[in-house]
Amino acid sequence: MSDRELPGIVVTGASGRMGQMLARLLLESETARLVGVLERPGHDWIGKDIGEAMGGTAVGVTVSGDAVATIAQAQAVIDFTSPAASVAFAELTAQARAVHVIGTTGFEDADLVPLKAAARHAPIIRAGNMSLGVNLLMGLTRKVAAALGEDWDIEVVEAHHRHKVDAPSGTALMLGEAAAEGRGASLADLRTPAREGITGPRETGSIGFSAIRGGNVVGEHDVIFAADGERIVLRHLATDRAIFARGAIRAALWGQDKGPGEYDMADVLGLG
Ligand SMILES: NC(=O)c1ccc[n+]([C@@H]2O[C@H](COP(=O)([O-])OP(=O)(O)OC[C@H]3O[C@@H](n4cnc5c(N)ncnc54)[C@H](O)[C@@H]3O)[C@@H](O)[C@H]2O)c1
Ligand SMILES: O=C(O)C1=N[C@H](C(=O)O)CCC1
Repeated sequence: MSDRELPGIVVTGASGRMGQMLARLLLESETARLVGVLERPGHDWIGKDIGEAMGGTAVGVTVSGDAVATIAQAQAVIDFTSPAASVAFAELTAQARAVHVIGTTGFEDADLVPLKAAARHAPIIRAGNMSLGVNLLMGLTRKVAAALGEDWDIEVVEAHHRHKVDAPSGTALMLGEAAAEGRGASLADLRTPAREGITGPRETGSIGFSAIRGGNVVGEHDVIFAADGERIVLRHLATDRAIFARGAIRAALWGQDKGPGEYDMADVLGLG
């Protein structure tokens, strides 16, 4: 396949931690090509070559603030930005009939309505964690939760870098949802609100969350099953953001022959 025939990918949030990782991997990729990079209007990278903006040599792809024109060239958009930006990109990506891979976390329920509407026109693949390890851990969490009774308390503990703006993390919520499914319920019914002050004793059968923020931690998640006298801890440690970026690129390629609809990484990885 010549370079011109490889699926063309647009990366949003080009100057961000994930945006830069994605741009670097796509510039080296033999299965996809970087055709555009977006930043928010007014950002000082706009108009610069992405290679030079990242501190290297020019690569011939200019950072743009024009989402409509840039997304029009894409077969897929990989998007790790903010909930508001991802909702706006979903509409534009659907208009271009391109695959939208959304790694952004922190969505409110109301944000999911326009995403569902966009997915009627083109595929949207969304996951709070695009790594193989976490998506496998979800299956394990579901199984362990199903095997243990309510006398085993479930807590999800996560740690991330000091810049992260949402809590609990998207991954923690995915793992909590998997645990709830194992118990034949939905997380909305079992989730304990953040604890502070005189909380009273733990409610039987509930699922709790704790978030640590500090330093440059890439992402750590423990699912703790605690009973009287024993504890099981399922743990995932991310030490390199490339695991998320590789998962997102894999999703963008997987989505090329898929019809409109909402998908997740379990679909991409065949874990469903
Ligand atoms: N699903 C996963 O596997 C996974 C992995 C890592 C991070 N994340 C999530 O991805 C998101 C981004 O994380 P990050 O660490 O890269 O954050 P970051 O703050 O480093 O980067 C976000 C970038 O998006 C840009 N942006 C914001 N609005 C924009 C707009 N309208 N148009 C274009 N660009 C815009 C910002 O300027 C910034 O450069 C977060 O929600 C995070 O939780 C998900
Ligand atoms: O760095 C982040 O932000 C991460 N966000 C995702 C989450 O919220 O779970 C995935 C891990 C890294």
